[in-house]
Amino acid sequence: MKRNAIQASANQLSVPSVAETLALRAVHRAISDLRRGTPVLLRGEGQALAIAAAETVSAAALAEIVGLSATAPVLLMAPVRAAAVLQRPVPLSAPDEGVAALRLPAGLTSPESLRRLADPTEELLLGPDGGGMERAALPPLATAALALAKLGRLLPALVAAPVPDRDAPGLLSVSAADILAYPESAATTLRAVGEARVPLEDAPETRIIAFRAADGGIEHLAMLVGDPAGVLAGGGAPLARLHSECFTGDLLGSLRCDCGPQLRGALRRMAEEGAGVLLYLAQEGRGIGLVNKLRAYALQDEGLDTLDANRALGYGADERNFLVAGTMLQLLGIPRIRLLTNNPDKLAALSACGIEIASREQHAFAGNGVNDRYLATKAERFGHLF
Ligand SMILES: Nc1nc2c(ncn2[C@@H]2O[C@H](COP(=O)(O)OP(=O)(O)OP(=O)(O)O)[C@@H](O)[C@H]2O)c(=O)[nH]1
Ligand SMILES: [Zn+2]
Repeated sequence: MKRNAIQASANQLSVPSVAETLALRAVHRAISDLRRGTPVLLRGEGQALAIAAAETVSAAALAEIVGLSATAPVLLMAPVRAAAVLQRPVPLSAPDEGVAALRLPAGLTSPESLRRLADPTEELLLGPDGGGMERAALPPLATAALALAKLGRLLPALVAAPVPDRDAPGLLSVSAADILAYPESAATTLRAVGEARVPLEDAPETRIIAFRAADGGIEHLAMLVGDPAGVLAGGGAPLARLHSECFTGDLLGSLRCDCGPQLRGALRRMAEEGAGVLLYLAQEGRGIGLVNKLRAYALQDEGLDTLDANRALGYGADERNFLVAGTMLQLLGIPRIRLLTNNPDKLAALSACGIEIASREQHAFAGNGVNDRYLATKAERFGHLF
Protein backbone atom coordinates (compact mmCIF):
# COMPACT_ATOMS: atom_id res chain seq x y z
CA MET A 1 0.00 0.00 0.00
CA LYS A 2 1.41 3.40 -0.98
CA ARG A 3 1.64 5.67 2.05
CA ASN A 4 1.66 9.44 1.87
CA ALA A 5 4.80 10.85 3.49
CA ILE A 6 2.72 13.27 5.53
CA GLN A 7 0.40 10.59 6.87
CA ALA A 8 3.31 8.90 8.66
CA SER A 9 3.76 11.79 11.09
CA ALA A 10 0.05 12.24 11.64
CA ASN A 11 -0.23 10.94 15.17
CA GLN A 12 -0.21 12.56 18.57
CA LEU A 13 2.24 15.24 19.74
CA SER A 14 2.23 14.00 23.34
CA VAL A 15 0.12 11.64 25.40
CA PRO A 16 -2.30 13.49 27.73
CA SER A 17 -1.79 12.87 31.45
CA VAL A 18 -4.41 11.03 33.52
CA ALA A 19 -5.34 14.32 35.24
CA GLU A 20 -5.78 16.01 31.86
CA THR A 21 -7.95 13.18 30.59
CA LEU A 22 -10.12 13.20 33.73
CA ALA A 23 -10.59 16.98 33.48
CA LEU A 24 -11.61 16.80 29.82
CA ARG A 25 -13.95 13.92 30.53
CA ALA A 26 -15.70 15.76 33.39
CA VAL A 27 -16.24 18.86 31.25
CA HIS A 28 -17.52 16.81 28.33
CA ARG A 29 -19.97 14.99 30.62
CA ALA A 30 -21.11 18.27 32.18
CA ILE A 31 -21.84 19.62 28.72
CA SER A 32 -24.03 16.58 28.00
CA ASP A 33 -25.88 17.03 31.29
CA LEU A 34 -26.64 20.69 30.59
CA ARG A 35 -27.84 19.81 27.10
CA ARG A 36 -30.29 17.24 28.42
CA GLY A 37 -31.59 19.59 31.13
CA THR A 38 -29.82 17.97 34.11
CA PRO A 39 -28.27 20.26 36.76
CA VAL A 40 -24.49 20.26 37.25
CA LEU A 41 -22.37 21.22 40.24
CA LEU A 42 -19.59 23.72 39.52
CA ARG A 43 -16.80 23.77 42.06
CA GLY A 44 -13.75 25.95 42.62
CA GLU A 45 -12.06 28.30 45.09
CA GLY A 46 -13.81 26.56 47.98
CA GLN A 47 -17.25 27.40 46.56
CA ALA A 48 -19.93 25.54 44.66
CA LEU A 49 -22.73 26.57 42.31
CA ALA A 50 -25.61 24.39 41.12
CA ILE A 51 -26.53 25.28 37.54
CA ALA A 52 -28.88 24.26 34.75
CA ALA A 53 -29.24 25.70 31.27
CA ALA A 54 -32.28 27.98 30.91
CA GLU A 55 -32.85 26.56 27.44
CA THR A 56 -33.24 22.94 28.54
CA VAL A 57 -34.05 22.94 32.28
CA SER A 58 -37.07 20.88 33.39
CA ALA A 59 -39.39 21.56 36.34
CA ALA A 60 -37.84 18.61 38.20
CA ALA A 61 -34.31 19.94 37.64
CA LEU A 62 -35.36 23.37 38.89
CA ALA A 63 -36.83 21.82 42.03
CA GLU A 64 -33.56 19.93 42.54
CA ILE A 65 -31.54 23.18 42.47
CA VAL A 66 -33.99 24.93 44.80
CA GLY A 67 -33.78 21.98 47.21
CA LEU A 68 -29.99 22.17 47.35
CA SER A 69 -29.63 25.89 48.07
CA ALA A 70 -30.52 28.17 50.95
CA THR A 71 -31.14 31.05 48.54
CA ALA A 72 -33.42 31.49 45.54
CA PRO A 73 -31.80 30.76 42.18
CA VAL A 74 -30.81 33.64 39.91
CA LEU A 75 -30.65 33.81 36.12
CA LEU A 76 -27.12 34.19 34.73
CA MET A 77 -26.82 35.77 31.30
CA ALA A 78 -24.47 37.71 29.09
CA PRO A 79 -24.80 41.42 30.02
CA VAL A 80 -26.09 42.28 26.56
CA ARG A 81 -29.00 39.83 26.94
CA ALA A 82 -29.65 40.94 30.52
CA ALA A 83 -29.91 44.54 29.25
CA ALA A 84 -32.39 43.47 26.58
CA VAL A 85 -34.50 41.64 29.18
CA LEU A 86 -34.43 44.53 31.67
CA GLN A 87 -34.76 47.06 28.86
CA ARG A 88 -32.07 49.24 30.38
CA PRO A 89 -28.28 49.24 30.23
CA VAL A 90 -26.43 46.78 32.45
CA PRO A 91 -23.13 48.33 33.52
CA LEU A 92 -20.48 45.74 34.37
CA SER A 93 -19.05 45.71 37.86
CA ALA A 94 -15.61 44.77 36.55
CA PRO A 95 -14.28 45.49 33.05
CA ASP A 96 -13.85 41.83 32.11
CA GLU A 97 -16.96 40.42 33.73
CA GLY A 98 -18.94 39.02 30.82
CA VAL A 99 -21.85 37.84 32.92
CA ALA A 100 -24.74 39.40 34.84
CA ALA A 101 -27.18 37.91 37.38
CA LEU A 102 -30.92 38.67 37.51
CA ARG A 103 -33.35 38.00 40.33
CA LEU A 104 -36.38 36.01 39.13
CA PRO A 105 -39.81 37.26 40.19
CA ALA A 106 -42.19 34.53 41.40
CA GLY A 107 -44.18 34.46 38.16
CA LEU A 108 -41.16 33.84 35.95
CA THR A 109 -39.69 30.59 37.18
CA SER A 110 -41.36 28.04 34.91
CA PRO A 111 -39.09 26.23 32.42
CA GLU A 112 -41.02 27.83 29.57
CA SER A 113 -40.53 31.39 30.83
CA LEU A 114 -36.83 30.74 31.53
CA ARG A 115 -36.37 29.47 28.00
CA ARG A 116 -38.08 32.52 26.59
CA LEU A 117 -36.08 34.91 28.76
CA ALA A 118 -32.90 33.32 27.39
CA ASP A 119 -33.87 33.49 23.72
CA PRO A 120 -33.76 36.82 21.86
CA THR A 121 -35.73 35.37 18.94
CA GLU A 122 -38.76 35.10 21.25
CA GLU A 123 -41.08 38.00 22.11
CA LEU A 124 -40.07 39.70 25.36
CA LEU A 125 -42.17 38.34 28.20
CA LEU A 126 -41.94 41.49 30.27
CA GLY A 127 -43.48 44.94 30.11
CA PRO A 128 -41.43 48.07 29.36
CA ASP A 129 -40.22 48.30 32.97
CA GLY A 130 -38.60 44.85 32.91
CA GLY A 131 -41.58 43.24 34.66
CA GLY A 132 -40.10 43.38 38.16
CA MET A 133 -36.82 41.78 37.18
CA GLU A 134 -33.82 43.22 38.99
CA ARG A 135 -30.10 42.69 38.96
CA ALA A 136 -28.80 40.40 41.68
CA ALA A 137 -25.34 39.95 43.18
CA LEU A 138 -23.15 37.74 41.01
CA PRO A 139 -22.78 34.27 42.56
CA PRO A 140 -19.35 32.58 42.59
CA LEU A 141 -18.13 30.75 39.48
CA ALA A 142 -20.62 32.57 37.24
CA THR A 143 -18.07 33.11 34.46
CA ALA A 144 -17.34 29.38 34.27
CA ALA A 145 -21.09 28.63 34.25
CA LEU A 146 -21.60 30.81 31.20
CA ALA A 147 -18.53 29.29 29.52
CA LEU A 148 -19.93 25.78 30.04
CA ALA A 149 -23.25 26.69 28.38
CA LYS A 150 -21.30 28.11 25.43
CA LEU A 151 -19.18 24.96 25.13
CA GLY A 152 -22.50 23.09 24.93
CA ARG A 153 -23.58 25.45 22.12
CA LEU A 154 -26.61 26.36 24.25
CA LEU A 155 -27.95 29.86 24.78
CA PRO A 156 -25.60 31.34 27.40
CA ALA A 157 -28.24 31.65 30.10
CA LEU A 158 -28.42 29.54 33.26
CA VAL A 159 -30.40 29.11 36.43
CA ALA A 160 -27.85 29.13 39.26
CA ALA A 161 -27.78 28.88 43.04
CA PRO A 162 -24.82 28.73 45.45
CA VAL A 163 -24.73 25.48 47.41
CA PRO A 164 -22.42 23.97 50.07
CA ASP A 165 -19.05 22.92 48.65
CA ARG A 166 -19.47 19.15 48.82
CA ASP A 167 -20.73 16.45 46.47
CA ALA A 168 -24.46 16.52 45.81
CA PRO A 169 -26.06 13.09 45.26
CA GLY A 170 -26.79 12.43 41.61
CA LEU A 171 -25.12 15.62 40.34
CA LEU A 172 -21.94 15.66 38.34
CA SER A 173 -19.20 17.85 39.85
CA VAL A 174 -16.98 19.77 37.48
CA SER A 175 -14.12 22.14 38.21
CA ALA A 176 -14.57 25.74 37.06
CA ALA A 177 -10.87 25.96 36.18
CA ASP A 178 -11.15 22.86 33.97
CA ILE A 179 -14.06 24.46 32.09
CA LEU A 180 -12.07 27.62 31.40
CA ALA A 181 -9.03 25.60 30.25
CA TYR A 182 -11.09 23.16 28.15
CA PRO A 183 -10.81 24.65 24.63
CA GLU A 184 -7.01 24.71 24.81
CA SER A 185 -6.70 21.36 26.61
CA ALA A 186 -8.96 19.66 24.07
CA ALA A 187 -7.01 21.14 21.14
CA THR A 188 -3.66 19.94 22.42
CA THR A 189 -4.87 16.34 22.80
CA LEU A 190 -5.86 15.92 19.14
CA ARG A 191 -4.60 12.84 17.37
CA ALA A 192 -5.20 11.25 13.98
CA VAL A 193 -7.74 8.43 14.23
CA GLY A 194 -8.62 7.46 10.68
CA GLU A 195 -7.71 8.19 7.11
CA ALA A 196 -8.56 7.27 3.55
CA ARG A 197 -8.12 8.28 -0.06
CA VAL A 198 -11.25 10.19 -1.16
CA PRO A 199 -11.12 11.45 -4.75
CA LEU A 200 -13.12 14.69 -4.97
CA GLU A 201 -14.79 16.23 -8.00
CA ASP A 202 -12.63 19.35 -7.55
CA ALA A 203 -9.48 17.56 -6.35
CA PRO A 204 -9.18 13.91 -7.42
CA GLU A 205 -5.89 13.32 -5.55
CA THR A 206 -7.21 13.84 -2.01
CA ARG A 207 -6.74 12.00 1.27
CA ILE A 208 -8.89 12.77 4.31
CA ILE A 209 -7.43 12.37 7.81
CA ALA A 210 -9.75 12.61 10.83
CA PHE A 211 -8.51 14.06 14.14
CA ARG A 212 -10.14 13.48 17.53
CA ALA A 213 -9.41 15.13 20.90
CA ALA A 214 -9.24 13.21 24.19
CA ASP A 215 -12.68 14.55 25.18
CA GLY A 216 -14.29 12.46 22.44
CA GLY A 217 -15.89 15.54 20.86
CA ILE A 218 -16.69 16.02 17.19
CA GLU A 219 -13.76 15.26 14.89
CA HIS A 220 -11.91 17.80 12.76
CA LEU A 221 -10.79 16.76 9.26
CA ALA A 222 -7.73 17.45 7.15
CA MET A 223 -7.95 17.13 3.38
CA LEU A 224 -4.53 16.62 1.87
CA VAL A 225 -4.60 17.46 -1.81
CA GLY A 226 -1.74 16.14 -3.99
CA ASP A 227 1.70 16.27 -2.43
CA PRO A 228 2.19 19.02 0.19
CA ALA A 229 5.22 17.13 1.58
CA GLY A 230 6.91 17.44 -1.80
CA VAL A 231 6.37 21.21 -1.81
CA LEU A 232 7.90 21.46 1.68
CA ALA A 233 10.81 19.21 0.72
CA GLY A 234 11.54 21.55 -2.20
CA GLY A 235 11.77 24.48 0.22
CA GLY A 236 8.36 25.87 -0.73
CA ALA A 237 5.18 26.42 1.28
CA PRO A 238 1.99 24.54 0.32
CA LEU A 239 -1.37 26.26 0.01
CA ALA A 240 -3.49 25.88 3.16
CA ARG A 241 -7.02 26.82 4.11
CA LEU A 242 -8.75 26.80 7.51
CA HIS A 243 -12.41 26.24 6.75
CA SER A 244 -14.93 26.33 9.58
CA GLU A 245 -17.86 23.99 9.06
CA CYS A 246 -20.97 25.57 7.55
CA PHE A 247 -23.75 23.03 7.06
CA THR A 248 -25.97 25.51 5.24
CA GLY A 249 -23.30 26.90 2.91
CA ASP A 250 -21.11 23.83 2.37
CA LEU A 251 -23.82 21.19 1.95
CA LEU A 252 -26.97 23.01 0.96
CA GLY A 253 -25.56 25.85 -1.13
CA SER A 254 -27.08 28.57 1.07
CA LEU A 255 -26.78 32.01 -0.44
CA ARG A 256 -26.56 33.72 2.98
CA CYS A 257 -22.77 33.29 3.21
CA ASP A 258 -19.73 32.66 0.99
CA CYS A 259 -18.65 29.33 2.52
CA GLY A 260 -19.66 27.05 -0.37
CA PRO A 261 -17.66 28.94 -3.02
CA GLN A 262 -14.74 29.33 -0.59
CA LEU A 263 -14.63 25.59 0.13
CA ARG A 264 -14.87 24.39 -3.45
CA GLY A 265 -12.66 27.26 -4.66
CA ALA A 266 -9.88 26.35 -2.23
CA LEU A 267 -9.94 22.67 -3.24
CA ARG A 268 -9.89 23.58 -6.94
CA ARG A 269 -6.94 25.92 -6.47
CA MET A 270 -5.00 23.29 -4.52
CA ALA A 271 -5.71 20.71 -7.23
CA GLU A 272 -4.53 23.12 -9.93
CA GLU A 273 -1.26 23.69 -8.03
CA GLY A 274 -0.88 19.99 -7.36
CA ALA A 275 -0.76 20.37 -3.56
CA GLY A 276 -2.49 21.85 -0.54
CA VAL A 277 -4.08 21.14 2.82
CA LEU A 278 -7.62 22.12 3.77
CA LEU A 279 -8.53 21.85 7.44
CA TYR A 280 -12.26 21.34 7.86
CA LEU A 281 -12.89 22.48 11.43
CA ALA A 282 -15.92 21.49 13.50
CA GLN A 283 -16.68 25.11 14.36
CA GLU A 284 -20.13 25.60 12.83
CA GLY A 285 -21.39 29.17 12.91
CA ARG A 286 -18.02 30.66 13.97
CA GLY A 287 -18.14 28.35 16.98
CA ILE A 288 -21.73 28.96 18.18
CA GLY A 289 -23.22 25.82 16.57
CA LEU A 290 -25.89 25.36 13.92
CA VAL A 291 -28.91 25.97 16.16
CA ASN A 292 -27.55 29.31 17.37
CA LYS A 293 -26.53 30.22 13.82
CA LEU A 294 -30.15 29.72 12.74
CA ARG A 295 -31.23 31.95 15.65
CA ALA A 296 -28.63 34.51 14.53
CA TYR A 297 -30.07 34.38 11.01
CA ALA A 298 -33.55 35.04 12.42
CA LEU A 299 -32.18 38.11 14.21
CA GLN A 300 -30.45 39.22 11.01
CA ASP A 301 -33.80 39.06 9.24
CA GLU A 302 -35.03 41.56 11.84
CA GLY A 303 -32.23 43.98 10.99
CA LEU A 304 -29.13 43.03 13.01
CA ASP A 305 -25.88 42.33 11.17
CA THR A 306 -23.95 39.07 11.61
CA LEU A 307 -21.80 40.45 14.45
CA ASP A 308 -24.59 42.06 16.49
CA ALA A 309 -26.78 38.98 16.05
CA ASN A 310 -24.13 36.82 17.74
CA ARG A 311 -23.86 39.33 20.57
CA ALA A 312 -27.62 39.54 21.07
CA LEU A 313 -27.57 35.77 21.69
CA GLY A 314 -24.95 36.34 24.40
CA TYR A 315 -22.07 35.00 22.32
CA GLY A 316 -18.96 36.82 21.12
CA ALA A 317 -18.67 37.88 17.47
CA ASP A 318 -16.32 34.94 16.82
CA GLU A 319 -16.04 32.08 19.33
CA ARG A 320 -13.50 30.01 17.41
CA ASN A 321 -10.18 28.84 18.80
CA PHE A 322 -7.69 28.23 15.97
CA LEU A 323 -5.28 26.31 18.19
CA VAL A 324 -6.91 23.16 16.80
CA ALA A 325 -5.72 24.16 13.33
CA GLY A 326 -2.17 24.91 14.50
CA THR A 327 -2.03 21.55 16.27
CA MET A 328 -3.30 19.68 13.20
CA LEU A 329 -0.68 21.32 10.97
CA GLN A 330 2.05 20.34 13.43
CA LEU A 331 0.78 16.75 13.58
CA LEU A 332 0.72 16.65 9.80
CA GLY A 333 4.31 17.90 9.63
CA ILE A 334 3.36 21.08 7.78
CA PRO A 335 5.16 23.94 9.56
CA ARG A 336 5.09 26.40 6.65
CA ILE A 337 2.09 27.45 4.54
CA ARG A 338 0.62 29.96 2.15
CA LEU A 339 -2.72 30.68 3.79
CA LEU A 340 -5.88 31.25 1.77
CA THR A 341 -7.84 33.71 3.88
CA ASN A 342 -9.10 37.24 4.32
CA ASN A 343 -9.34 36.91 8.09
CA PRO A 344 -6.48 38.55 10.05
CA ASP A 345 -7.35 36.51 13.19
CA LYS A 346 -6.42 33.27 11.40
CA LEU A 347 -3.00 34.70 10.45
CA ALA A 348 -2.32 35.84 14.02
CA ALA A 349 -3.54 32.60 15.61
CA LEU A 350 -1.46 30.32 13.39
CA SER A 351 1.66 32.47 13.83
CA ALA A 352 1.13 32.24 17.60
CA CYS A 353 1.14 28.42 17.24
CA GLY A 354 4.54 28.59 15.56
CA ILE A 355 3.31 28.01 11.99
CA GLU A 356 5.25 30.06 9.47
CA ILE A 357 2.96 31.91 7.08
CA ALA A 358 5.03 32.43 3.94
CA SER A 359 2.21 34.49 2.41
CA ARG A 360 -1.46 35.32 2.66
CA GLU A 361 -3.44 34.44 -0.44
CA GLN A 362 -6.63 36.39 -0.95
CA HIS A 363 -9.73 34.18 -0.97
CA ALA A 364 -12.67 36.37 -1.91
CA PHE A 365 -15.68 35.55 -4.07
CA ALA A 366 -18.17 38.01 -5.57
CA GLY A 367 -21.41 38.61 -3.68
CA ASN A 368 -24.55 36.86 -4.89
CA GLY A 369 -27.13 39.52 -4.04
CA VAL A 370 -28.21 37.72 -0.84
CA ASN A 371 -24.86 37.74 1.00
CA ASP A 372 -23.75 41.28 0.09
CA ARG A 373 -24.46 42.72 3.54
CA TYR A 374 -22.72 39.76 5.22
CA LEU A 375 -19.58 40.34 3.12
CA ALA A 376 -19.71 44.10 3.78
CA THR A 377 -19.95 43.47 7.54
CA LYS A 378 -16.90 41.18 7.40
CA ALA A 379 -14.91 43.97 5.74
CA GLU A 380 -16.23 46.83 7.89
CA ARG A 381 -16.55 45.26 11.34
CA PHE A 382 -14.36 42.12 11.37
CA GLY A 383 -11.44 43.82 9.59
CA HIS A 384 -11.33 41.28 6.77
CA LEU A 385 -8.66 42.04 4.19
CA PHE A 386 -10.61 41.95 0.92
N1 LIG B 1 -22.66 33.00 13.76
C1 LIG B 1 -22.69 33.09 12.43
N2 LIG B 1 -21.87 32.30 11.73
C2 LIG B 1 -21.88 32.41 10.39
C3 LIG B 1 -22.72 33.30 9.72
N3 LIG B 1 -22.51 33.15 8.40
C4 LIG B 1 -21.55 32.21 8.26
N4 LIG B 1 -21.17 31.76 9.47
C5 LIG B 1 -20.14 30.79 9.82
O1 LIG B 1 -18.88 31.42 9.63
C6 LIG B 1 -17.92 30.42 9.38
C7 LIG B 1 -17.18 30.83 8.12
O2 LIG B 1 -15.96 31.03 8.44
P1 LIG B 1 -14.72 31.02 7.44
O3 LIG B 1 -15.05 30.40 6.12
O4 LIG B 1 -13.60 30.47 8.22
O5 LIG B 1 -14.56 32.55 7.09
P2 LIG B 1 -13.90 33.78 7.74
O6 LIG B 1 -13.73 33.77 9.20
O7 LIG B 1 -14.69 34.89 7.17
O8 LIG B 1 -12.44 33.81 7.14
P3 LIG B 1 -11.91 33.64 5.66
O9 LIG B 1 -13.00 33.05 4.82
O10 LIG B 1 -10.74 32.74 5.80
O11 LIG B 1 -11.52 34.98 5.19
C8 LIG B 1 -18.64 29.11 9.24
O12 LIG B 1 -18.52 28.37 10.45
C9 LIG B 1 -20.08 29.54 9.03
O13 LIG B 1 -21.03 28.61 9.53
C10 LIG B 1 -23.58 34.12 10.50
O14 LIG B 1 -24.33 34.97 10.01
N5 LIG B 1 -23.53 33.97 11.85
ZN1 LIG C 1 -21.47 29.69 5.62
